[in-house]
Amino acid sequence: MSVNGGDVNAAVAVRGLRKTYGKVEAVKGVDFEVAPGEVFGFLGPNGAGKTTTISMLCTLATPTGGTALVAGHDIVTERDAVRRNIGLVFQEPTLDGYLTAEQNLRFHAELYGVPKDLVGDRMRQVLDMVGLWDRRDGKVMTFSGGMKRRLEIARGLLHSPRVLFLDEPTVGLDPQTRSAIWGYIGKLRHSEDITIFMTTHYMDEAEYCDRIAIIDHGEIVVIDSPEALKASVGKDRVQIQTGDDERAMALLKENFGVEAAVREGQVTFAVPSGEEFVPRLFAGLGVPIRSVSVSRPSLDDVFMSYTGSTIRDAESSGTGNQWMRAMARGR
Ligand SMILES: Nc1ncnc2c1ncn2[C@@H]1O[C@H](COP(=O)(O)OP(=O)(O)OP(=O)(O)O)[C@@H](O)[C@H]1O
Repeated sequence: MSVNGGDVNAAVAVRGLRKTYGKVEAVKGVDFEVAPGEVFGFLGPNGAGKTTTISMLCTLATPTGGTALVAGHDIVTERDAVRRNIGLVFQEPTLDGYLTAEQNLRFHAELYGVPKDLVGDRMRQVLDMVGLWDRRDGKVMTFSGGMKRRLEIARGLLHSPRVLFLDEPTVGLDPQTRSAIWGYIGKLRHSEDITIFMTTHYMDEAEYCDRIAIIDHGEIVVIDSPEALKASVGKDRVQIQTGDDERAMALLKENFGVEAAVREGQVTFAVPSGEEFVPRLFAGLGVPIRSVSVSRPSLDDVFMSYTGSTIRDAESSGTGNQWMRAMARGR
């Protein structure tokens, strides 16, 4: 069934969604659908339009154009229904530091009209899930950044939303806490009947998603599963250490027609089949090679391949290097 061009059975259905701030086109008309139960990620550099999109879907920002249904409800004409059906965890913490973890959750339960006789059990369930049941009487101001984020996730789940929106759920956290948060999200998908929509600019985290949309400059560049995206790059990354990098790069171009660049202190390039290329390389480069490594495409390579720059470069300068652009052209 279709309403306003969106599938009401989808957890999230978006058509031509746009948002401009003055002259800035933050989101330039995006289309996508998220199936019930899916973990769907928006992957893109800072400023790509991720927060703007998620804000519109959560009814916190009004679209300039297009439509979207969340849990079957229109984000503009049925805002209250959308809000009742979603949980939010945003980058900026919105917990009350003077209240305990439990008080924060009780306040939220009241706001969302969770029946009083259900609150206790549900609270235990969500606090257990994020490992904070024992700390429920602690004031939130005494919690670490990671504990606060975990509590925010518990709060986002308290009213049993159909869709949980997480905007950069692990930003600013140490690697151990980041991996713990992903552990909780992993548990969630098994224990709750829920769809998860999240944004991230961490490649490794995007791997946890069933599907990801790569977003750059307000546009979706590609949507697929991490595996399919990596397979679509079709090129392996080869890194070599040589006695003369400049000469090696010149000879790679001259002898093999391969564009290379120095990355992480090594001459780096992409070829369709690394294992087959390496013996030819040793035989024909003409510069001593001290070490060589071949790796399958990562999501980093996927991002580069579709946008022409690494996420990190996109965040700092907005332009990619020669090798990255060559990879993009090769598509
Ligand atoms: N309230 C606003 N007023 C003006 N411009 C805005 C506003 N919010 C976002 N923008 C602009 O819209 C573009 C997209 O920003 P957005 O925050 O959606 O990106 P993002 O991908 O979420 O990045 P980040 O991870 O840094 O939040 C940026 O150019 C940003 O400067």
